[in-house]
Amino acid sequence: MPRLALPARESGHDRPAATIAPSILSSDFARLAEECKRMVELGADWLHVDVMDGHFVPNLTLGAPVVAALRRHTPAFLDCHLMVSRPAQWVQDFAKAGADMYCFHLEAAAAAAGEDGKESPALSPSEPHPAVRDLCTTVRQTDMHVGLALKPGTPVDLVVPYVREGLVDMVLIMTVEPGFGGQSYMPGAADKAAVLRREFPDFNIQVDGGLAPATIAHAAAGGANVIVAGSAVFGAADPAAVMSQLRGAVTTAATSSSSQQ
Ligand SMILES: O=C(CO)[C@H](O)[C@H](O)COP(=O)(O)O
Ligand SMILES: [Fe+2]
Repeated sequence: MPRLALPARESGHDRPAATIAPSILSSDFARLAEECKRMVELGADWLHVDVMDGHFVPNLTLGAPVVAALRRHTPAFLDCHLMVSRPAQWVQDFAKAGADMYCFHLEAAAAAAGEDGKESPALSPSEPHPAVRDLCTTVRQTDMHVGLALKPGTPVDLVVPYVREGLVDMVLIMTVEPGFGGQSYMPGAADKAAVLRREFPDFNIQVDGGLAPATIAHAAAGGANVIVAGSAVFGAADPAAVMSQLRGAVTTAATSSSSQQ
């Protein structure tokens, strides 16, 4: 049973509540606990933790020991984004560390299933891949929520079977190529949120990469409700104002779109 609940849909809105998740990738790693506490005090709902293994993406960041250390300093929702080639390998470590969301990449989970010459079917829009389904089930058996992430080039219809079958709690639509903070927002990738939002009004849809006051209106119009922002928040003179702008754009889009239905 997860420690903290996910945002739910409010009356008069077309999606679950706006949730702002600063990415600690852009924080001062030498002062991580302090930076996390500061963000929560300034209005962050979740803390987004980017885990990179130097293989699935060309960058190396942190792992479960850092999440465990952070957990001792904050009760905040730790939203872990696993950019790793073997997501099945780290589930128990992150659960023990106190992660709240284990969001792994669909592409990585399917590719890992085909390693060492094993039979692995192609990803399909009509039914879950057996290895990805098993991984979702394994994560569900821990205290963590299950998230499924998509790179910009992965078609959105490939995640639909997992949402339809209730295997996942959130989909993360990457709006930059995973690997680095501070990149430019890809509107074409964000358009995938609208496809999911039409079919799943109560579902949590996260966007990650290049989100800022200048790009949030587009992502919010598409139906995203969980907003990751690293450089725009940590690099701001007034991070609270930026988080409030991001939240306001999602809430406005959620209200206006529901009033048009
Ligand atoms: O997953 C990520 C990169 O792979 C980060 O969460 C993302 O890039 C956030 O940083 P920014 O808001 O600066 O783009
Ligand atoms: Fe991320």
